[in-house]
Amino acid sequence: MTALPDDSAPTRIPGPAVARLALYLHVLRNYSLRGIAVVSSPQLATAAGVNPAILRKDLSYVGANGVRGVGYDVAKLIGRVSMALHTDDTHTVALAGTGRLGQALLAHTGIGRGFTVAALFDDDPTLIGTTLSDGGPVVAPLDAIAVAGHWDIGVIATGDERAQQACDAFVAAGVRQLLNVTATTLHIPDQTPGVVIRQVDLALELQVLSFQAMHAPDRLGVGNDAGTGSEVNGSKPPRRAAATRYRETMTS
Ligand SMILES: NC(=O)c1ccc[n+]([C@@H]2O[C@H](COP(=O)([O-])OP(=O)(O)OC[C@H]3O[C@@H](n4cnc5c(N)ncnc54)[C@H](O)[C@@H]3O)[C@@H](O)[C@H]2O)c1
Repeated sequence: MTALPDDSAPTRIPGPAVARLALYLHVLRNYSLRGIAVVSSPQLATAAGVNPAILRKDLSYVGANGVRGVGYDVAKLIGRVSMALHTDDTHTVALAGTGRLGQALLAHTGIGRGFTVAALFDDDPTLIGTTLSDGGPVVAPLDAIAVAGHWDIGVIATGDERAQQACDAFVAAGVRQLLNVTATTLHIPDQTPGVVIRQVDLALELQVLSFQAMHAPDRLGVGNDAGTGSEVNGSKPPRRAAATRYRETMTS
C-alpha cells in the first residue's frame, strides 16, 4: 500500500498501520456525521482504542499534521486517510456464497464506500438466477467463477466445504485479494504469486477476548464509539489493535 503524503515520494505504510488507519477513518466518519469538525489526537486515540503516540505515528504516514493545542480538522483528515487507503477508488468485489453471512455482508459492508459488488455466486438452486438487491448482479453457480470475469477482491462466504473450491476458482480468474470468512484455511498453489488472503473468524475473536479477560481483567475498559476493533481504553496500547484482528497470508 502506498500513499502520497504531501508532494513527496510514495511512502510505504506498514500493514498494521493500514488497518488502524481504516479504523480511524471509521471513527472520523462518525464524528463527521455528528457534526464534529475538530478532534484532538487523544480523543481520536481513545475512540480508536490505540495509544496516542501510535496514532500520531500512523497519521504521519498520510502527511496529516494536527494544530498544536487544537487538533485535527475532521474533514481534512478524512480526505487524507481516504486518499492514502484509496477508498475513493472503486474496487469490484465478487461474493461467493450468498447464504446468511453472505447476505449480511452484502447488506452491511462497503457499498457506497468504494466497493461495487459486481458478481454473486452460489449453488443454492433457490438463489441462482435471482438478484439480492435492486439492480444488483444475478446469482450465478459457483462453477461460473473461473470463467465469469475479473474482480479486484473475492469474498468467500460459502459453506466451509466449498471454500477451497471457490478460492481456486477466484485465483484461476486472476483475483489476487481474497477475504475468507469461512472456517476453512485456504491454500494457494506455490506457483501463484501475490495472492493475499485475509481470514475473519468472529468465534476466534471471542475466544481471544475471553482469554484476555481471564489473564488481564484489570485492563478491560468501557466501550468506545469506534464501533469496531478496540478492546481497551487507557494509556497503554492495547495488546491487539485493529491491525491484528485478522489472519493474513500472502503468497510470494
Ligand atoms: N467469519 C465468521 O465469523 C463466521 C460466522 C458465521 C459463519 N461463518 C462461516 O461462513 C460461512 C457461511 O455461513 P452462513 O451462516 O452464511 O451459512 P449458510 O448455510 O446460510 O450458507 C452457506 C452456503 O450454503 C448455501 N446453501 C444454503 N442452503 C442451500 C441449499 N438448500 N442448497 C444449496 N446450497 C445452499 C448458501 O447459499 C451458502 O452458499 C460458513 O463457512 C460458516 O462457517 C463465519
